[in-house]
Amino acid sequence: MPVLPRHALPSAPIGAAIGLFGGSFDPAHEGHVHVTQHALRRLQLDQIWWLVSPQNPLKRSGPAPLDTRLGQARSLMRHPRVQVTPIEAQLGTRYTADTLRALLRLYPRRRFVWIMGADNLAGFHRWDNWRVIMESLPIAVVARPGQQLAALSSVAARRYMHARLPQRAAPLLSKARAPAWCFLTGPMRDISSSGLRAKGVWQGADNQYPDGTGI
Ligand SMILES: Nc1ncnc2c1ncn2[C@@H]1O[C@H](COP(=O)(O)OP(=O)(O)OP(=O)(O)O)[C@@H](O)[C@H]1O
Ligand SMILES: O=C(O)c1ccc[n+]([C@@H]2O[C@H](COP(=O)([O-])O)[C@@H](O)[C@H]2O)c1
Repeated sequence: MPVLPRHALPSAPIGAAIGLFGGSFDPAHEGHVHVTQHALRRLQLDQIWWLVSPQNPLKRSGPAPLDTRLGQARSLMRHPRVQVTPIEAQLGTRYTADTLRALLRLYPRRRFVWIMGADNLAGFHRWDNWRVIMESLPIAVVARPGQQLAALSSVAARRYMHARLPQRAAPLLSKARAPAWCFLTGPMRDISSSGLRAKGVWQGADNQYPDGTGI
């Protein structure tokens, strides 16, 4: 996997609260947009960076090419405070723990929050160094249809039950000392990339939604 140049890494002022939203985005969809808007508002973040991952280390099949996914994600997610980035390709990292270690070193005195959907919390204990991640930065988990029980009874949720903040503390999450996490409920979007791929509306290489959006 090629390492992209680092000169175009995003910039953020000292003290900024930045949400990191990692994903395959194969393709990006309204669920991702919803999570992003919800997290921006509820967590009172200055920015959110989408980390379009070169390859999820737990997924066997390869996604569509990174450039293809980046282009489609950028055409969908347009917001002045959101940047869609290939940061992991720029850093040469694949595991989230490695990515976060690099970002925390490259961007001192910023406040990072990891953002993920409830399905990711359910399987979080399978991620490389997941406890290190939990202890490195606050985490916001956004509700996803049908995933609440699996998420809240997961190994990670039980192990870090003591570090769960109530939803009313969400605006303070970025200032909290890790481990700290918050489960954000509210309106949900029942949509997934795999569902879109199964419907055949995303083939990666000739990527087009039926309405013509895409790249
Ligand atoms: N509809 C949704 N509601 C809440 N979170 C979501 C939703 N869709 C995706 N996410 C979250 O976005 C992040 C990136 O997800 P990803 O790009 O794998 O999309 P996906 O729809 O889950 O894909 P797939 O169906 O292929 O697993 C993950 O943290 C995932 O939990
Ligand atoms: O580091 C790991 O072991 C790890 C295992 C599974 C998923 N992740 C990350 O989780 C994020 C969501 O992945 P995905 O494929 O569900 O969109 C993305 O940033 C992946 O790199 C990370």
